[in-house]
Amino acid sequence: MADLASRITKPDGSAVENTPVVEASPMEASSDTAADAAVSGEAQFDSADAGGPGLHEPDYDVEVSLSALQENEATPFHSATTWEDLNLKPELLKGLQALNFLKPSKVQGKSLPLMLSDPPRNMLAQSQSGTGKTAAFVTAILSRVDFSQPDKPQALVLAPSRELARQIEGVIKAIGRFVENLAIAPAVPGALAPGEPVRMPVVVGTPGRVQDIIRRRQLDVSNLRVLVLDEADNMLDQQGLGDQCMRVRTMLPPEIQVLLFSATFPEKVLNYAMKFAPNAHSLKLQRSELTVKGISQMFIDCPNNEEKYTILCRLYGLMTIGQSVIFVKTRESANIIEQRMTADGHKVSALHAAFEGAQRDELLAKFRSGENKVLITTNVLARGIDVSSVSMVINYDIPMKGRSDDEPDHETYLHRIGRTGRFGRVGVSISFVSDKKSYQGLNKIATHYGIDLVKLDTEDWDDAEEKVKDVIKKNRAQASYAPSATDSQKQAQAAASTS
Ligand SMILES: Nc1ncnc2c1ncn2[C@@H]1O[C@H](COP(=O)(O)OP(=O)(O)OP(=O)(O)O)[C@@H](O)[C@H]1O
Repeated sequence: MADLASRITKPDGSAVENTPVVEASPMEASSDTAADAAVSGEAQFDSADAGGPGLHEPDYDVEVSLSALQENEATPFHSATTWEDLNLKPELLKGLQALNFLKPSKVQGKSLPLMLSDPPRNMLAQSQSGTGKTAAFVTAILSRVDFSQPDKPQALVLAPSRELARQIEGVIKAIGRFVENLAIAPAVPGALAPGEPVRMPVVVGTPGRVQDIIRRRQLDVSNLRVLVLDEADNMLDQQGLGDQCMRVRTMLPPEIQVLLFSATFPEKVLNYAMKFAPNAHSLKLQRSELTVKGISQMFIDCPNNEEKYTILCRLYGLMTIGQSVIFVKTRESANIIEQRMTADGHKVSALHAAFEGAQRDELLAKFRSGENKVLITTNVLARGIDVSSVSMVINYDIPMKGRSDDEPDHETYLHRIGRTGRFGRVGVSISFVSDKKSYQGLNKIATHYGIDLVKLDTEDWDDAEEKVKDVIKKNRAQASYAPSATDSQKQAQAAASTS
């Protein structure tokens, strides 16, 4: 096995020394996993690569960077086509313009013509985190639905968490704001009146709740023509939400167009995905293309568990320059860290699947608005959540999977760090290792993706702080180049608070 040190470089490119590790600490308890979600019936999900196109240059020019990225064919933000080339309805073009989406990204430019071709064909689309997959499938849905029949449900989107479903609802409202008769049913626990028929043209929800409303005949599926699975690899993973999604699928018209989207499609899910969406057009990425260039991936070697907490608190000042997400393994540790940090005078909040729905909506709304800057969470928020001012992600616990949590969870690592570095922005991820298991886990993840992790030396705290601050400041400076993101976040927030 390759050694972590072989994957670790200093920012100047030189190698760093390997560091000693201590023995594994005892396992922790209840995590928010897809399996939890399936059992409860409620979806709970919840390199220092300086090679980016100018993103890491000291004299970084924020104003030109997004358009420069979109000009550069090598980036996922470039598209050979314009929105106008895609033959979209005028009201959708207006919606995209209003969001200041000047040009399609690569996944948008490539997937839309395929999704809109006639006769409709299934699609599997993979693209890095934060590259605009949501707008791609939302634009396809809004193109396909016949809004002159507004009381017939025609499109169904499934997402693994209530937060992601609400966010997608917000994006549909934002892109579709000029569409007459636009209405969306949020099929998440607590959002729909019990027993009341769902008569909106678009339905967005979590698989458990959607299965429920179909079984209770609240949702008439006979006119559904498009089914989207966001985070499809997670949704089709048979150890998690796969069963629920398959049950929903069997209740839908057999000829429905199926669209599968994710940043990751591991081999073991891919075959199953192709059966779920037969004869699909497919846009795939190589493993080496999966990491987002703008995210500086770092790690800290913590002597033990208690030091992890001390180091976390030392990072608090940096966390609050922008916004930060701290990922931990279990709900219990999220609660404990929140309580300890609060007692130590830091303003943080915890969000996980043990909270009740309305409280989850409120906590995320406060984070989106910037009222809360530091969020401690579990894998429930690892996927899809889009808050462009998140400049730092901390993997307090390295994501693991397998029967006894002994294998690193490569996909979850990628999705977690992808909460920063949205649509060409820069961001930092810092992973904590504190024992043999976490050290080896991170090592395997780095090898898997070919990541050059930068080690932050806590012996020289000023230097470590400078390295992180450098990136975060750039993220803050980029706020001006993604006004659209702010808009769609406000929409998402509005969606969550109105229904
Ligand atoms: N064409 C565009 N021009 C400018 N901004 C865009 C464009 N398309 C999407 N965005 C913005 O990019 C951000 C990321 O988009 P989105 O959430 O769809 O990414 P994603 O690929 O679904 O990410 P993830 O894999 O994390 O789910 C959003 O804030 C969105 O508003």
